[in-house]
Amino acid sequence: MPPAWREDGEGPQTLTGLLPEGFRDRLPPQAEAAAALLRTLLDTVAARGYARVQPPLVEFETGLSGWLMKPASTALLRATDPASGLGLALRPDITGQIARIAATRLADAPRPLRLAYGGPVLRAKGGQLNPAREFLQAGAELIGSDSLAAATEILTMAVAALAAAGVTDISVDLTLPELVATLAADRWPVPCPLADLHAALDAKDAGALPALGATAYAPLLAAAGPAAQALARLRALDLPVAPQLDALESLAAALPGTHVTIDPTERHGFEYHSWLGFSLFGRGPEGAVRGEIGRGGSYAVRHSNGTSEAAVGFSLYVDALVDAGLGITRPRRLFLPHGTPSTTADTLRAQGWATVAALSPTDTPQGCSHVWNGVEAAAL
Ligand SMILES: N[C@@H](Cc1c[nH]c[nH+]1)C(=O)O
Repeated sequence: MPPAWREDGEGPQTLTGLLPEGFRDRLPPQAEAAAALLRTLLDTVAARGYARVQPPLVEFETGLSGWLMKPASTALLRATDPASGLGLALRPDITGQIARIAATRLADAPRPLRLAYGGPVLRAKGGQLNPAREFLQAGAELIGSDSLAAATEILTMAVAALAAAGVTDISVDLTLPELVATLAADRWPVPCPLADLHAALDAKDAGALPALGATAYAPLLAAAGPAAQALARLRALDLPVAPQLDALESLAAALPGTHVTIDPTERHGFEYHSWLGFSLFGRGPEGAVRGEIGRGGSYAVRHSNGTSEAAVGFSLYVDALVDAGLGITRPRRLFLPHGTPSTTADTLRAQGWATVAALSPTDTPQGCSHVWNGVEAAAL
């Protein structure tokens, strides 16, 4: 490897292996696990008619969230385009880009439009629990409807994709991202700014509600829990969202074998979502997947003619699955001793073997599961 040279020609730079905080290399076998899991998740959605699109990693900021009816709040990692001098942003989420595609290049495509995607997203800041700033996102968006049928298709597909990836003990937390704003606008007006009420509820801080003049909201915090119990408590409050509660009940019923909870005021990560939001959790071979594996819900796509279009979708976070030990397979690699004819190697690869050819007579079969003995593949 040639050394890296300083631009002033003074000699090699000091090289370190350091990466910026929140970024990492994936090595074998985790890098292969990530690729395999992405394939499995996208195969599940492809099997249900979702066609893959591939938006760019970088675009103008407006293209990243301007096509969603409500703004997303994620801090953006930015760059300047040396070619044009214009400001660029790295995508923090692919859903906004799908909204752009649906509203522009595929505006005339028949609805409902079913699109799938997989690729990295980047954030300016890591989270408190997880400092990572780069994530591999895989997802699906159904554009043209946010009906119960559409939401059921999306949510059951997300759960099926996780099951196909080997996730066990899958659980779903359902939320109504617009509930608090709906109630504040009508049934339970508050003297404080809506943002303060949201902050108290997001922090599950019932103690802060009296000072905000918002004690009416305390039962919503207390209602959170397993779906049947939460629905009973919410229905007892006689809220003006009976159809949404019925929809949550149907969604829970569409997921037999999945633990479903309802947290009616949860809005964290659901800034652009409308009537429905959901978070997904589960376990891998190395224990519970840390934090959420994925998230989704309903939202609206903005069109340039001023109209909007309902949509529903989900994104899954492949790194969370890899970190929980999913997708790892023991490599089946066949060592070919020095001098093995290349035609033999071709035949073995055609039979499905990954081959590792010795470069010299002293090479050893490191990293291989089998050795070619001239007749057959012998297990190591
Ligand atoms: N992209 C959102 C989830 C989502 C997909 N579609 C709708 N919502 C997220 O990662 O939080």
